[in-house]
Amino acid sequence: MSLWIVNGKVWDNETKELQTLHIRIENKQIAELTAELPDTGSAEVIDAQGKLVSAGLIDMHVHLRDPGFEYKEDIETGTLAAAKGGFTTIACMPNTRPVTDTPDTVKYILNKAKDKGAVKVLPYAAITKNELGRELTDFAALKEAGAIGFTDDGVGVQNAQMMKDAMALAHSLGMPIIAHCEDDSLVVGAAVTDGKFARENGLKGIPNESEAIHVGRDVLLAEATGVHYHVCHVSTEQSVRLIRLAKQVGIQVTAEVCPHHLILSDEDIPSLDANWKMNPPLRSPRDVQAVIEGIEDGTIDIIVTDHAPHSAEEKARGMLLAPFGITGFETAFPLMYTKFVKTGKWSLGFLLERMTSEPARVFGLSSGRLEAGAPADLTLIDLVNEREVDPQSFVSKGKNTPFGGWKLQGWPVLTIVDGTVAWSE
Ligand SMILES: NC(=O)N[C@@H](CC(=O)O)C(=O)O
Ligand SMILES: [Zn+2]
Repeated sequence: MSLWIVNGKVWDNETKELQTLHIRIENKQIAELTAELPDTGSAEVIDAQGKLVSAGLIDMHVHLRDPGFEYKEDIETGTLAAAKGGFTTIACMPNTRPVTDTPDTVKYILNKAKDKGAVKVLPYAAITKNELGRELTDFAALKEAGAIGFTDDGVGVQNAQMMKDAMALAHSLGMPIIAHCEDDSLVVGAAVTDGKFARENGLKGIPNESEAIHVGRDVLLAEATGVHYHVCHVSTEQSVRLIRLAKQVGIQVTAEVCPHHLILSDEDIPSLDANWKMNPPLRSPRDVQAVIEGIEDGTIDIIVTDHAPHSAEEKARGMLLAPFGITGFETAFPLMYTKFVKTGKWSLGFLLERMTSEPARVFGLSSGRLEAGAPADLTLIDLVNEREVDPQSFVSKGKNTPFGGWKLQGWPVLTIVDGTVAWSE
């Protein structure tokens, strides 16, 4: 059974323009891209009507909350929200309950994603048992079960020797270490960054060094062990500086940044509303500028959402008591498109690369490219119509976003995974 997507606009990296192309999908793969309007015969046809057709978006940092916190999100709702946001592949974090630290839990996620998931799910496994930082998990068995990398995301690995041992072991298995960088001794009970908002509200702040000190430690450990070391949700100027330096001397480090850290600073926080609380926190305008420069010069490789759904009841506990995290799937592309492409700062191609081919390169995935032979994972995006963000209309169980009411362009309207429609308006 073949499927044609006709009249789509595809970004052409040679001419740096959109070009009308017709795409044939066969056996879950992209079979052909052609500028000539084809004779589609008996094939199924989707008319893109001039919408952007991109390789499916890839999100390498998400929380699906399944198993254990299904009241926040589950694999079914989370993957559908991802599909609605234009994502076709997502990598989920192991801070579940139980923590994803055994082959059984990895297999549970893979099986449920296969049965009920709208998009491709790649599970990470924990570095340490229960993410407690005391004892390494069984990396070889977790890899065998299907884990794609190791991380204690949600918390930093506090002990340097533990991290070094983890890196050496991961390296021996050809696996990456993905690090949530946070030194607990420098944080102690703060909810927002150490800056203007904290001062004005008499709050304790999370200092930039609590993140950067782990980045600095870990690039040295990565150099010593040779592992592929990936830094999660970079938020500070100091981290960008350290990653830039590490790349300059040839250390195998990659990094990610979230839309909220590229768009919002602590000075934008309107009140003690916990929809503005996430970890790492919104930093100063100077840090925002530094992470933008970091992605522009290649220091930071990819954009991820850090989709972190929580219940309304949990977020209603207020800035100090609510859990950290905001939802990301259903706003990420429109936010990035409106703020960076519509304003002329970036080309559309630059943004698409950071959400498709670059994550594929960093993590060795076969998707992320619109070319014959690639998996038929595609996203159709309406670049014209403006819409307002309405959290209550999210497919995700998590409505916790600071972007409610924002008027944005660049809305995904149809998502295809392995040649099958995973989401359509
Ligand atoms: N980012 C967050 O604010 N929260 C994440 C944990 C994490 O990604 O560190 C969560 O699991 O809720
Ligand atoms: Zn994290």
